[in-house]
Amino acid sequence: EAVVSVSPRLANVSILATGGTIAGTGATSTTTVGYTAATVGVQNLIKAVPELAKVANVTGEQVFQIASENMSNEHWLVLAKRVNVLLAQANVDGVVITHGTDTLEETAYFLNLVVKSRKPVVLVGAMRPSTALSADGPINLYNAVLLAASVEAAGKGVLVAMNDQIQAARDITKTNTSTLDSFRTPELGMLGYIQGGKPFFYRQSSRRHTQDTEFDVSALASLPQVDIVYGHANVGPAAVDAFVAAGARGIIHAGVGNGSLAAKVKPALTSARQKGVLVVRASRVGQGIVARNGEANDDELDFVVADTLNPQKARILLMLALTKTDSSKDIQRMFYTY
Ligand SMILES: NC(=O)CC[C@H](N)C(=O)O
Repeated sequence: EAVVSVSPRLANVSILATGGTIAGTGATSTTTVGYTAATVGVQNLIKAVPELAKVANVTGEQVFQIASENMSNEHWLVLAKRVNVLLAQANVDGVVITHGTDTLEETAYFLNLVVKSRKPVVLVGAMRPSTALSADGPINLYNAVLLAASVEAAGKGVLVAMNDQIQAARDITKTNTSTLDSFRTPELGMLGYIQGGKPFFYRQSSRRHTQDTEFDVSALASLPQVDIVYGHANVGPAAVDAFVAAGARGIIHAGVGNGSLAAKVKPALTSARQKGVLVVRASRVGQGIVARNGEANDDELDFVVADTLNPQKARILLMLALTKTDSSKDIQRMFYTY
């Protein structure tokens, strides 16, 4: 009979696999573009890193097997509910989620708002497929597991472990289509490093997260429709009008500069708001606060500003906000809280 030896000193970490390049395979070892994402199963991801057994007792679960450009609100609800169930168990100390990098920051921020636990939740991906020379998936997975197994990571909100760095779900963004250092927090700074098998933290977000939010997805089967309108020279009202006609309950305006509204777009957004659609002014710039009553009179228009959230994260907060309230005042409070 096989004797399974499990060290009692090691933390129990559940790895939830969702696909992405970390589970991708290419035709040759030099294939770093044009590979197929989401082909390797979670047990093989774990087998590829035997060193995991030294830092945690890991178990794997294949939740989805998708490229993350196909991540949907429904996937998020399934994932969040599973994470909450696992973290409520006394025999689970932390969760690692393997994920495609394209929308990793969005899933991370969604979970940051709806996971009800202080236990570590760490998202991880890879920029190179598992078959590539110097694939980054194995070391990233190792770092993510040791981070999720650490006491230091508890209570810090949902974290991302990529490229030997620890970053916060709210503030991290993918900044490069293909390089290994793509994940960055340019304006507010990363939280720390993982080195020599240990996490080193230097800062943390002051914004509320996880068990300290007012959001609860346990009874939700869907989320309100919120769409993003992109700002640019020569922009017209067609996108705003189309989203309103398609039933949007909220629109994120990814405006130029400090969230500026083009003269041709402003009437469309004003009329959307009059029809009850929540309008949030964000910026396509990627860094900085969108000033309330700056480039537009938000008080008069009854608009909300996104603070420093990028448009794709503003969409997530607005969807969750709309599950609680229709009040623009209350929603503005949430944008300054989370
Ligand atoms: N590096 C990646 O993970 C990108 C692969 C794929 N587009 C995804 O996001 O899942």
